[in-house]
Amino acid sequence: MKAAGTVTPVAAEAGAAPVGAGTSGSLELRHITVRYGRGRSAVTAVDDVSLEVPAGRVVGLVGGSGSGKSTLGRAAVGLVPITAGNVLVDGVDQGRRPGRRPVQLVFQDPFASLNPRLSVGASVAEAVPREDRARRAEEVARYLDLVGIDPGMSTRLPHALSGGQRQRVALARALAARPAVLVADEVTSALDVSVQGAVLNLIRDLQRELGFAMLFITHNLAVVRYLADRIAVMDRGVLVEEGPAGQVLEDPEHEYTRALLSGVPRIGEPLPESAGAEGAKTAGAAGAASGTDEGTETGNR
Ligand SMILES: Nc1ncnc2c1ncn2[C@@H]1O[C@H](COP(=O)(O)OP(=O)(O)OP(=O)(O)O)[C@@H](O)[C@H]1O
Repeated sequence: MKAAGTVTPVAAEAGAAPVGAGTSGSLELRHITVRYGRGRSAVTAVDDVSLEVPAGRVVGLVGGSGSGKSTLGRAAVGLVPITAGNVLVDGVDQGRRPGRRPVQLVFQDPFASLNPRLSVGASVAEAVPREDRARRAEEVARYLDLVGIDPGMSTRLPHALSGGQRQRVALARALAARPAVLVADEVTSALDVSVQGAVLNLIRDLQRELGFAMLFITHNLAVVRYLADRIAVMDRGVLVEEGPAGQVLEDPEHEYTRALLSGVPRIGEPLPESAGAEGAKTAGAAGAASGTDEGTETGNR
């Protein structure tokens, strides 16, 4: 049995290229604006946001519901057209049109990342870069193993897995593409509280082991406290604050950040559900999950 969140040192296996080799990169979002719709019904979801995720670092992106976090993440990945601004990966401009980028997104709902008709193994295999296709089966097994899924489960369809297992497979698929940067959008929100901590631990351990840069989107401040080196705060499409995690959490500059942290809603404006007590619960779950046996959830160890 393997402890939850333990990263198998597959990189050290004889003859195998290190998993994640060449995956560390930086993401720079420059003056990004994203508008949905046209004319009077147009919504400016992201308004002139500049944000950097340095190589090997985790930036937590927080903010209330509708503040534009997901839109910014999707813009980074190339899933929504950018109205203005530039996305740079390792200094290379990715252009404004949607399309494939060296940035992978893991969604809140793992079903959104996985084709329901494709087996787990086929889903991961699809993401393996062309140059590694000859060793595809081996790559699939390595990445599944890395996220704590028995490669023997690779013939199963997503619906035959638990929510936590599906999210692990979605993560394996994202990592198998060897992205320079990973964007994780509310990856634990759809999971049962009992497995949220284990998945967070896994993500944290993988990030430390493989060193990829990550934009971690969440409305849960306790989660960013646990994972992020830096924290960026969005309110109504605008980036209101960005800085080292400790500083933003302990000594926030912006009134909105202070409101998020205190859990006190501003007049006429609801706060994200988990800024207060629920956030602390999740942090507890994350902490409690370290080193615990996750065999029941993964069903394979
Ligand atoms: N496809 C879309 N078409 C039109 N408007 C959209 C679309 N997606 C998002 N929006 C709007 O853009 C704004 C930002 O939404 P977005 O989902 O990016 O925020 P969020 O901070 O991720 O919110 P949540 O935490 O609730 O997911 C909201 O006003 C939302 O209604």
